[in-house]
Amino acid sequence: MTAAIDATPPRARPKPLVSLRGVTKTFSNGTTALAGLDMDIADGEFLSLLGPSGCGKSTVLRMLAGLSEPSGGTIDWKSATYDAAGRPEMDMSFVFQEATLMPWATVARNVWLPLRLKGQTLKVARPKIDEALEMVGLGGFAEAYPRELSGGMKMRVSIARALVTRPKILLMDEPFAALDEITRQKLNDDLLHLWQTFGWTVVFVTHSVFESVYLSQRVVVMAARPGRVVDDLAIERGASSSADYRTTEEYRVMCQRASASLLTAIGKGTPDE
Ligand SMILES: Nc1ncnc2c1ncn2[C@@H]1O[C@H](COP(=O)(O)OP(=O)(O)OP(=O)(O)O)[C@@H](O)[C@H]1O
Repeated sequence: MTAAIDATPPRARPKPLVSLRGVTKTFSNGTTALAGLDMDIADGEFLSLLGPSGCGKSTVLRMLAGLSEPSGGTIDWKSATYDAAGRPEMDMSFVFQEATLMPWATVARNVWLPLRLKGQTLKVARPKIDEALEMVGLGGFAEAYPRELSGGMKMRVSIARALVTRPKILLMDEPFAALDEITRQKLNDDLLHLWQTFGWTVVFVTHSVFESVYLSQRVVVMAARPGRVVDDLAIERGASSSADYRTTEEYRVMCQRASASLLTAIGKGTPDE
C-alpha cells in the first residue's frame, strides 16, 4: 500500500544565486550605508532595488560586484569559484548611469573594451561585438563615434559593452535615469525583451516606482539612514505582453503598493496591507 500523497505541496522557492545575511557597510568617515541587510537573489530573477537617495542601493550593487567589501555579515554566492584573492569569479557585468564611452573610439571599439582587457584582438572579438550591437538594436552603428549618437543610443552602446562578455548576471545602476521618458520606456521594453530571451539574473537600481514595477519580478524597497530593506514586493505580471502591461489594473495596483512603501521609506506614510 502506498502512502497518501499530499496534493498541495508548498510552492517551490527558486534556488538563491546569492544570499546576503546581516550585511553592514560603514565607510571610513563613519557613514553607515547599510545596517544588517538580509536578501536572497534567485538565479534568473529580475530584481529592482527601489529607494530614496542615500539608502545604499549602489552600495549593495558595488558589493555584489566585488568592488566594495562589506564591513560585516556575509555575501554567499552559492555556486561560485573563487580567484586567488578569494573573490567569486562570476560572469557579471555592470552598467552605470553614465554611458562613459571613449569619445575618440568608434562604437565597435568601445564595445570591444572588456574583451580587449581580456587580451582579445579586435579581429577575434568582432563577431561578439557585432552580436552585442545587434542585441541592442545598433547593428548599423559599429563605425559611428559617440558624438554622432543620441543619449539613448549611447546607453545602448554601454549595454552592448556589458553584454559582449556574455554575462549571466547584469548589475545596472540607474542606467536610464538621465534619459527622456519616451527613450526610457523604449529601453525598458528592449531590456525586458532581452531578459526574457536570455534569462540573465538582473539587479536593477532605480528611483522610479513605474520603472521598477514594469521591469521586475521583485521590487525590494529600501530606506535610508541607515540603509535597510523595508518591503519586498512580488510582481505578478499575469499574461500581459510588455507593451500592454503599463495600462493594466495589475500594474496600477502594484505601482500604488510600491509608492506606498516608498513613502513609508521616506517617512511620509504607512504601507497598504
Ligand atoms: N565612498 C564613500 N564614502 C563615504 N560615504 C559613502 C561612500 N559611498 C557612499 N556613501 C554614503 O553611503 C550612503 C549610501 O550611498 P549609496 O550611494 O549606496 O546610496 P544610493 O541609495 O545608491 O543613493 P543614490 O540613489 O543617490 O545613488 C550615502 O549616505 C552615501 O553618502
